[in-house]
Amino acid sequence: MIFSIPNLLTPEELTEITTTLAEAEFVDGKLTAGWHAKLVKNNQQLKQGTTQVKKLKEKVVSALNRNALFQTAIHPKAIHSLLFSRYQVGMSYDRHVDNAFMGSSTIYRSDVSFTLFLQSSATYEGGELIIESADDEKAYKLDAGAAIVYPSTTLHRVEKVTKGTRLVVVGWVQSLIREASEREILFDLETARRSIFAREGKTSEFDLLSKSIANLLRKWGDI
Ligand SMILES: O=C(O)CCC(=O)C(=O)O
Ligand SMILES: [Fe+2]
Repeated sequence: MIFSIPNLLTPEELTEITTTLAEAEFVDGKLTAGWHAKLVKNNQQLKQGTTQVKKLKEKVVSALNRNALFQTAIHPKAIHSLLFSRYQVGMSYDRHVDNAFMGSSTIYRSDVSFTLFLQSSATYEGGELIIESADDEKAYKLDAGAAIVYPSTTLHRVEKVTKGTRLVVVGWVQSLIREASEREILFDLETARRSIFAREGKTSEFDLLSKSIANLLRKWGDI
């Protein structure tokens, strides 16, 4: 399931992050790419390791943690490996799949990828995130503060920026439910359960759906 989250960040958070980034030091994006992604990754990313960067990452993680859609659809176990990426004119990230395992002292699995857009789409040209499916591909370029969330299993790319600057946060999630198809079933059941509850309260159908959801979480949960 691919979905977008409009207004993941508040306007104040967005301003705070972009103001900090305007002054910050960026380095070559190849530093964090796997050996084959290095061949196609041509962008810049915020230098890691400072307390300032840690604070920025915490802001993004807490925005994801308070977002009901993200929580219900993804069941995050760990939100990890966040990068602040910048693409200037001529930069792109060609077709690749994300590494399955990330991190050094702690190893995380990437089940879900996300891109949080920090720049209004009107301020730059190109820079669409293209996600491939079996017989099609789709382009995503969202408003500032919005995020696109997609399975890490896909081939995807970022088109060359031809004008202006593309600024995004990318990150990955290890989910408590590792299969995308199982996450989708749970999301649909949860949506149905909530709408039954809103309409009719705690009926016996609601109880049966609650039982099924809890038992599927036990069955599929990877804790
Ligand atoms: O910038 C994006 O939208 C995605 C970048 C990407 O694919 C990656 O960092 O692995
Ligand atoms: Fe990627």
